Amino acid sequence: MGLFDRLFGKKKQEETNHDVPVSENQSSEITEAVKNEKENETAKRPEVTEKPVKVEKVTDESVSKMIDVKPEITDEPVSENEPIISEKVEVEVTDEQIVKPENDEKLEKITDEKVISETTEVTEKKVTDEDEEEEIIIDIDALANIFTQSREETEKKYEQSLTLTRKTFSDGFNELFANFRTVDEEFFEELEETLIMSDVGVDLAMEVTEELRKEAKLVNAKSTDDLRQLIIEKIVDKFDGEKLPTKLDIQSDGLSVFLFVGVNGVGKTTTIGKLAARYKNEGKKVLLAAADTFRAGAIDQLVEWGNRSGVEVVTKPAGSDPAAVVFDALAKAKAENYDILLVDTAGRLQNKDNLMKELEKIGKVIKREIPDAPHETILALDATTGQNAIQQAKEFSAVTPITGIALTKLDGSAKGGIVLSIVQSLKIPVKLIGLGEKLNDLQDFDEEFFVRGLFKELL
Ligand SMILES: Nc1nc2c(ncn2[C@@H]2O[C@H](COP(=O)(O)OP(=O)(O)OP(=O)(O)O)[C@@H](O)[C@H]2O)c(=O)[nH]1
Repeated sequence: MGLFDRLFGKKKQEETNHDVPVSENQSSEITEAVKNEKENETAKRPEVTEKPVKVEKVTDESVSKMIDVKPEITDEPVSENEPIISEKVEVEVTDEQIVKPENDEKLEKITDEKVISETTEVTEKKVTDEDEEEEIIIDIDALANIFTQSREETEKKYEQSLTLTRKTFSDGFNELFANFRTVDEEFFEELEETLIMSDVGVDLAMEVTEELRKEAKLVNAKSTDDLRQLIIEKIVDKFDGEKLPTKLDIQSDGLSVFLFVGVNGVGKTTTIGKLAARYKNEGKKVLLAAADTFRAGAIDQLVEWGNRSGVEVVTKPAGSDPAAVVFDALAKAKAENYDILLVDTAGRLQNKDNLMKELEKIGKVIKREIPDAPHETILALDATTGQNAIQQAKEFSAVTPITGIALTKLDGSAKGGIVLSIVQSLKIPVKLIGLGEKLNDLQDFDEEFFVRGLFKELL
């Protein structure tokens, strides 16, 4: 059973007589006729032709622009609203390079032996006695409570966060159906436009419209209402049809290394911080690597997240070689049997070549230590930027293979339709979504919750 039927199949029948002015008979006639047509005339099956897509030419200049998408991001660490851990948390980031959450039974006590070796420079930096005196108290119970969430609560969160995107779809479709009653070419042109405006992507919009054109002819559909359900059904089933893996590739045995890439301000560091807290709460030993050495503020911000989540962060001063930070982090992770290493990288190098070189170097360092790592290369994208995010995904995919997307700020976006576009046209799975700034607002991507949250008002 397809995703659409699983989610809306029953509802489709129940509501036919109420909300949806679609004739049940006509609707099933359409489906039946299409089925027959497909069975009987496979050879003549309407082919979905590849349409030329308007893709902007990508130049180094455009990468630089991309890289500067949000230069206004400040060095401010994290929102004050963050209700994280507890008031007992006392944090001071010193010049020393490792931040050690201490005095919680479940956390590791830091000793002088726990040192990060400088790779090439070989200047060992020890945690001083002074550091050991600093009290960083993580309220593990509070952390656990934050992550205890039922499926109903999660679905509600999706629903709330998709309010603006849902409105984009509802407004667009309602206007379309109000303006067009008969199925003619003008309706299809407008439908394509509506889908594009809903950020589902040009490819998907064209495919859906083209298929509907053929099917409408086939069943001799007269009223646009006859096609209403079919449109959503097509979008959902195409999305579902990709069958991309949405779960993060955590190794059952040994260290899992996740590399995070993305332009500044999209929510990379926040995503890493939230994920670290989640894994920590699951009892995993988590290490962060601040390989975004481009800006001191970025390092501090990751350190701050490390404090909040009670996990250690490997850093070097701003301007250091990011690959050296990764090397240190890997050495530490292996020597001390960590389960998860999350690596923050910079996405704002001057041009694509530099970005590629840096990521290549980091990749080499990782592979030398763990040949099958990184197990994930996650691209963080800001959902509020709509098609710009798609462009960024194309750019980064050209630089390094992306295994998953972390789509942030979906809660404040009216352009959540880009999830469909990312999956359908880029064939990259969305694995994480950000539904707010709080620690537990990072969710694994659940396509059922997402699709229901998007279309429930339209069916
Ligand atoms: N509403 C909302 N805000 C978010 C979400 N994720 C991140 N943010 C906010 O987005 C802002 C930027 O996030 P960062 O994590 O600093 O972004 P970054 O990509 O690491 O940026 P640099 O450190 O400059 O590279 C912060 O104010 C976050 O609180 C989300 O899912 N929803």
